[in-house]
Amino acid sequence: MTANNNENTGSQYASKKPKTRRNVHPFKRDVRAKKVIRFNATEEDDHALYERLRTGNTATYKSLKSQADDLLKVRKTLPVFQHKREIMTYIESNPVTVLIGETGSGKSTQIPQFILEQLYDKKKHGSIAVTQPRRVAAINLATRVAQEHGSKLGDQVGYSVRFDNTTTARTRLKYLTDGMLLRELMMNSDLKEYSVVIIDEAHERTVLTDLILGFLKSLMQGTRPDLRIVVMSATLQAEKFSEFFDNAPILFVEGRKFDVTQYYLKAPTDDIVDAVIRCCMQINQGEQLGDILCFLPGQEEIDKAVAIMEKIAKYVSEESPVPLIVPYPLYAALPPMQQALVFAPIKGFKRKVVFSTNIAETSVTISGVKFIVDSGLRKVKVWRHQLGLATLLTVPISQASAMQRSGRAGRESEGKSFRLYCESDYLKLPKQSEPEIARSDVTSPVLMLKRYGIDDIVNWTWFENPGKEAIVMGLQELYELGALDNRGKITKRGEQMALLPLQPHLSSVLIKASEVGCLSQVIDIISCLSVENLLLNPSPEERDDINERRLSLCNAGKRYGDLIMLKELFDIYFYELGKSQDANSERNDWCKELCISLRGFKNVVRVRDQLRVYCKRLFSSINEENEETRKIGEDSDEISKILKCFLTGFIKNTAIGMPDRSYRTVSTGEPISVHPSSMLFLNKSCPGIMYTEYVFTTKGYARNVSRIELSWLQEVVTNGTAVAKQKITSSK
Ligand SMILES: Nc1ncnc2c1ncn2[C@@H]1O[C@H](COP(=O)(O)OP(=O)(O)OP(=O)(O)O)[C@@H](O)[C@H]1O
Repeated sequence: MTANNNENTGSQYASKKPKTRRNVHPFKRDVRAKKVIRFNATEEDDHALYERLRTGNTATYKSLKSQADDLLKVRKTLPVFQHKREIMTYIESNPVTVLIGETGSGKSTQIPQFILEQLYDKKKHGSIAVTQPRRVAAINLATRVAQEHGSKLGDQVGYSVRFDNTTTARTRLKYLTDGMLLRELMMNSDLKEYSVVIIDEAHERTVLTDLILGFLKSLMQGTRPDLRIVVMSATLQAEKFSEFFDNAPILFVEGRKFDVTQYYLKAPTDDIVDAVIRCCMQINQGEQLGDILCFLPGQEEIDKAVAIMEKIAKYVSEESPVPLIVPYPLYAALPPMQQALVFAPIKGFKRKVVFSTNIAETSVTISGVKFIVDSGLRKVKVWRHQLGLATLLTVPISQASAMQRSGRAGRESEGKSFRLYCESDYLKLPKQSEPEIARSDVTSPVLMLKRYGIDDIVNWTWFENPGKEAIVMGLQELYELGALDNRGKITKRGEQMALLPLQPHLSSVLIKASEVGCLSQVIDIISCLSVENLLLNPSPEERDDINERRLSLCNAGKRYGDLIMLKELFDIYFYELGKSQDANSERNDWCKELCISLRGFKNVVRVRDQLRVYCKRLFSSINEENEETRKIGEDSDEISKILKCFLTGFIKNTAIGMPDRSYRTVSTGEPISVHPSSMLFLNKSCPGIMYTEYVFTTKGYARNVSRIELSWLQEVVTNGTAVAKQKITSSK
């Protein structure tokens, strides 16, 4: 790249200009009963929405309306808007419609509004659910659509994601994660509230999206033949969706507003963080003002890139007259407030650089982004059925993902996308990512199906059957957790587990805690576990000091490990520091000293509040003990009781101490090491350990580790006890 403002002529990248847009798309009409409709004629604008906005919310009518009026001008230019009437005719006259649109054509923001408008016009009851695979997208879309609609977020338009719900009784258009829709299905099996369900980004093929498709099909064949369904996808492989829904018509909306020019590396790179940073610096020096969105595989690479960028950005802008780079991280584990920062516009002679995982890949518009830097990599969790373990791997993305990533630029003006791989490698990528269900643990989906009353799981209307082996492993796991009885019927415990917003293992821990009387303490620990990166990684220079400080505060944690340490830290944060007049600044200083995320702890408190509400609803009582009894002390009986609750959910995640002080897992006898981030890393005297997470890098590591006594393994009452007993005896 050169310092030339708009043209990229440097030697490192090969440019690939988009071809002139064609009106006829190579998508072929299928002669078997399916209809493929291509749109290319522009239609007159429809003023119905405009009229309705005039009679809408009057509280802050003026400002909301004038903003909506301005946005209406933008909306009218979107390809989807121009074909509104035809699209609506299809949606109205077919139970299921499959709609494909290029990224940025306006699917996610416009189609739901068209349907809403029609519900109002025809005075129909019911609401619209729009599912998203990711919470960031649900929040981003609902916020934007509320503005376009001219209403406050939570009025007619709102969102519902885990632990955060802005919808009210007035909400008619609800953006929600697919997990939340499944939860609603569990509570109200007919989805009575909705007259239309839109499955957005169906091509992502997450386990939950696939499950929803199966549920919707069985609902339509059963109690809800009136339900209208729209399946929206950004890729051309819509045949499968159409076939699944009895050859539903496929609509194809052609075009997007702005072009994105692709650039490829001429030779591959092996240090991806370094390559991303270099590319950003070159954009900063050679391109017009505009923000950059970089895709990196995971949090580790993102934190590293942000740290490097923070160090060099100031220095570079002092040296030469280029915009000051302001780096932001974006990944799922960040607290929502920090994620929201990414979407706020930046003022002055500055360039925002967002380093993101694939959570910003679909349905998300970050206003101001003109440049994409794509590492071509993503992290995936691969479930190993035989071992019952998940491994996190870094793998190349698919062509569809690369297109989605590029599509994040060119949403408000023309954009450029820098792919940090060669074009020849791009051509070798798979067209689509494999469906997640093919490599996932299906324990949670199987529990949902059982809760829904499905007996024959193997032959259910799966959109993609995960295979008999995976299903049997899921059933076995649920039996061991006590969620199913020996005839495969869901138990009362299983019913409760399905209603809690947690993985089955953690749900079973919570239920056990409610039975033995330590629910408050266990809720606090689970809330800490539900927030990723609560304890930040100190820099190598600070590591020893910080570990020393943490250890000095957590007497019980020192002996019993990370779960108990989390509770001790929570008690200090919540009870002790919360009392002072100046609680906020005290908490802030305390978190800094211990390298703990203050935002993370705020999030823990929110999750805890929600979990307490769920628990109050599910278990007739949650002990309203006084504060002192909710705090954890050093009473070993109390601590054992808490850890045994965790053992009911994680009996498979246990390992036994060997004479040479190594550990071998109870389930397979494989060696496993305590992760260096654990309180028990240096403690070599545990008879056994339990861990809530397994990671495999150069070898297998246990994270969130607790000390256990071997006798506990035999004590813990689940259907899996026999298995555990046998293994312990044989390994002794
Ligand atoms: N939060 C936002 N801020 C600014 N503009 C936005 C925002 N959300 C949407 N837009 C505008 O609306 C356009 C259409 O967005 P929409 O999400 O509906 O597209 P889409 O067809 O669903 O694409 P994709 O599947 O790639 O997200 C964007 O290209 C952008 O111009």
